[in-house]
Amino acid sequence: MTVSDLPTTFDEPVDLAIIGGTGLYQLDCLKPVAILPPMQTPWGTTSSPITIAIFVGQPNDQPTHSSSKFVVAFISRHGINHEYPPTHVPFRANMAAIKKLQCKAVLSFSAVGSLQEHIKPRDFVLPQQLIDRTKGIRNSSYFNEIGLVGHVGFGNPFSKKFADYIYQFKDILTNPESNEPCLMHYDLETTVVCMEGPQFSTRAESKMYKILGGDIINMSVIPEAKLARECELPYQMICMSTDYDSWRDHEESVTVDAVFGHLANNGRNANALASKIVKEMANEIPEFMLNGDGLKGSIKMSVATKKDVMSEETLNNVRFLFPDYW
Ligand SMILES: CSC[C@H]1O[C@H](OP(=O)(O)O)[C@H](O)[C@@H]1O
Ligand SMILES: Nc1ncnc2[nH]cnc12
Repeated sequence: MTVSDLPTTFDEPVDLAIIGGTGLYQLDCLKPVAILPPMQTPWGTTSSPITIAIFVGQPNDQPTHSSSKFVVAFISRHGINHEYPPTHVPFRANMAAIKKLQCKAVLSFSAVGSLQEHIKPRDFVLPQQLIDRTKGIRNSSYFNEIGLVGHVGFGNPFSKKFADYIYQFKDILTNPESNEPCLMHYDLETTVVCMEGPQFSTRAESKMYKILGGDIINMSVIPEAKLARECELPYQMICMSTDYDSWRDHEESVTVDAVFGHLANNGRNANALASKIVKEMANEIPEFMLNGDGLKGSIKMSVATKKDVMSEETLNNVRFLFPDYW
């Protein structure tokens, strides 16, 4: 069966959503069972078709009986041909589609620049904090309009339980072309800066982000992390370092060539890591996915607007995300 022969609908709940970023447009450990056309949502259409897949593993993996039931949805953040620049990614549509498919968590991949010497290109990072340096021109909320007001907690923007889960597989990363091992960096202070782009930072900005406490920088964690929180979904980004941004005075500042130079190795490691994660989840769904990581019910409490004054359209929109709350 070719990909084009696959069904275009899928009616069962999905377990995990994976968002692929720059250089990561598919995962080899997953066998597609359906390709949903770009999904229309009240917030526009998703950036890519959604591949519904089951775990098949990599050549050395032993399939387990239960693995066949673990279902993953894969979305390509910038589109399958990288059409959407960071500012124009339909982030709200992407996350709404993930919610509609009843995913229990979101695993997101991103290519990032490093703001710290010890985070080398090809290292992976699990940030736990972020600094928003986007310009307020992205739609970053489902609950920010006249007639629908909500304020969600965002003090801890990532899922620590999810990061702990991923970190157990840190030794899977390899760097065959070099003697330098690829490391996975993770602690509670590790901070990603999100800039607007599409141009990279100036040297002065890059140095400022270091002073502010940034460890890595990208253009996509905002509003993705905010929207996952508004959908009550545990969210963790796996950041894959590609360059030293522009703060090293005696080095060339970041260029897209530098970024692309490391994408192949990062893509291989992303595949190996995702394969481990999905295989382990398929054997036993982790507790944070079953219990919602403390987020269940948070949105009902966070929306201040009374149901009686919500318009029909607003009610339809919020019910797209939360059919049971209003
Ligand atoms: C091509 S380098 C800049 C680009 O790479 C990252 O994309 P993603 O997060 O989707 O992997 C970064 O956020 C920028 O959008
Ligand atoms: N230096 C950088 N700045 C912003 N986004 C990036 N993605 C990869 N490298 C980056």
